[in-house]
This record gives sequence, C-alpha cells and structure tokens, in this order.
Amino acid sequence: MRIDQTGTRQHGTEPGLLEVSDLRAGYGATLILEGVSFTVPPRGRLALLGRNGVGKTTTLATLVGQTTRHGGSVRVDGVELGSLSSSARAAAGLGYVPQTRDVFKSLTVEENLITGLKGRPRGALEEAYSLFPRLGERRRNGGGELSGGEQQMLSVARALLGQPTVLLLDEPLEGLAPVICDQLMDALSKLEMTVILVEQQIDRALAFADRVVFLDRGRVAHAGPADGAAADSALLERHLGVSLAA
Ligand SMILES: Nc1ncnc2c1ncn2[C@@H]1O[C@H](COP(=O)(O)OP(=O)(O)OP(=O)(O)O)[C@@H](O)[C@H]1O
Repeated sequence: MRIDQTGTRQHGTEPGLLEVSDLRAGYGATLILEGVSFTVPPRGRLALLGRNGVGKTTTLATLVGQTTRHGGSVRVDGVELGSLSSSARAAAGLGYVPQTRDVFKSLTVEENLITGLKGRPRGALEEAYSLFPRLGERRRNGGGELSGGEQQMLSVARALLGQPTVLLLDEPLEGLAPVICDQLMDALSKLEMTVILVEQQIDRALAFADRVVFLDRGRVAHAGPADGAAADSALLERHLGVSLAA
C-alpha cells in the first residue's frame, strides 16, 4: 500500500519507496550535502559509499531529521517528510541504526528491546530473538555487558521492532570480528524491506546491495548496479581509493 501526498492510500503498491531529490543539508549554516538525489524502490538495497567525510552519515542523519535541511525533498511512499519530527519520520517508515549503536547500557537486553516496541505487544520480542538467537540467550544481561557484535545486533533488532519499511544502517560492521560480520550480514540478508547501507567493508556492502551510490564532497559522483561496481576496479579506485582483491 502506498500513501500519496494527499494522504490517499494507493492499494497494490508495496511500501518502502524512498525518493531523495536535490537534498541540501548540513550542520547549522555549514552545507555538507550539496544536492543529493537517488531513489530506492521497495525492498531495494542501496550501498551508500565514498571516502571519509564525503557526507554518508550526514545523508542518513538528514533522512531522519537530525541535521539542518537547506532544501530538496525526501519522500517515503510518496509522503514528503519535509520538516517532520524524528518520531513522525519513524511513523512514516524510517528505521535508523546510527554508527554509535543505540544501546542503553544500564538497561537489560530485553528492556532495550521493549523501548523499540512502539506500542506493539510484548510477544513481538520473539521476532528479535528469532533473528538474533544470541540476544535471547542474553536477554537478562545489561546492555553494557554485551560484546560489540551483540550491541550491534541489539541496535538493529530494536530498530526492526518498530517495523520500518526503510532501514538505514550506518557502518554496522565497524569494529566487529569477521565471524560476527558474517552472522550480522547473514541476518541482514533475510530482511524484506528497503535498506540503505553505509559501510567501509566495500566487498560485503556490494555483495549485499543491488545498487550503489558513491558520494563525493556532498554530491552523487556515481550511481549504478552493485555487481558492476564490484567488478570495476577503476571505478572503486576513483571513488574510494581502493580496489577489491580479485
Ligand atoms: N555534527 C557535526 N557538526 C559539524 N560538522 C560535521 C558534523 N558531523 C560531521 N560533520 C562534517 O560533515 C562532513 C561529512 O561528514 P560525514 O560524517 O557525513 O561523512 P562520512 O562520509 O560519513 O565519513 P566517514 O566515512 O568518515 O564516517 C565532514 O566534513 C564532517 O567533518
């Protein structure tokens, strides 16, 4: 189902269409994004890549209303997010897992998850434990007692309990051991929603995504299929300064 700008529900269309158009935003008067545009279809997976400081985190933070917007538009299923509050954006379908991992260290795993229920019945917690069995085993442990990987699972699981149609993930693999990265990517690959993934592990990001956008100094420098990009060492070298091992 899709809701257009007049609030009319259009049946038969899957939710999760994200349309970003000429987005200009930054911090106070400082402009970081200088006209970013891309579209992700329902259930589409976009890898948002680029060198350090090009505006990847700022793009995600702008989508959830945490920066100063100077212009452009962001629409989820046809609804303009404009100057909506962060909670209204969540209600429109956005879920956000920030780079800092949103875990309350003084609460237990289960209490952390409950904060993500947003009015849903407690039984919905089983969705989180089914996706990440490790969280079920540690449900009575404090958030501060968790390993980095468990904290990341908790942060992702909490966002998912809000039933987003568009999930924004900012460097979820940062600092995690390879085996934990495997587990997390395995869980993420089962998700049936639109996902934007910002990630430094380029090979994993491109294997997960179907499309890629490279940012450079607050603008889209290249957009295209993810598998084509993974095989194009000149492209990776140009936009990231790296190439993947053959
Ligand atoms: N809170 C802030 N206030 C002012 N400037 C900021 C703030 N956060 C980020 N910036 C600046 O915005 C620019 C883009 O940063 P951003 O974090 O979006 O880049 P990024 O592509 O995510 O980089 P990285 O890969 O290093 O995380 C940088 O010049 C950064 O210094």
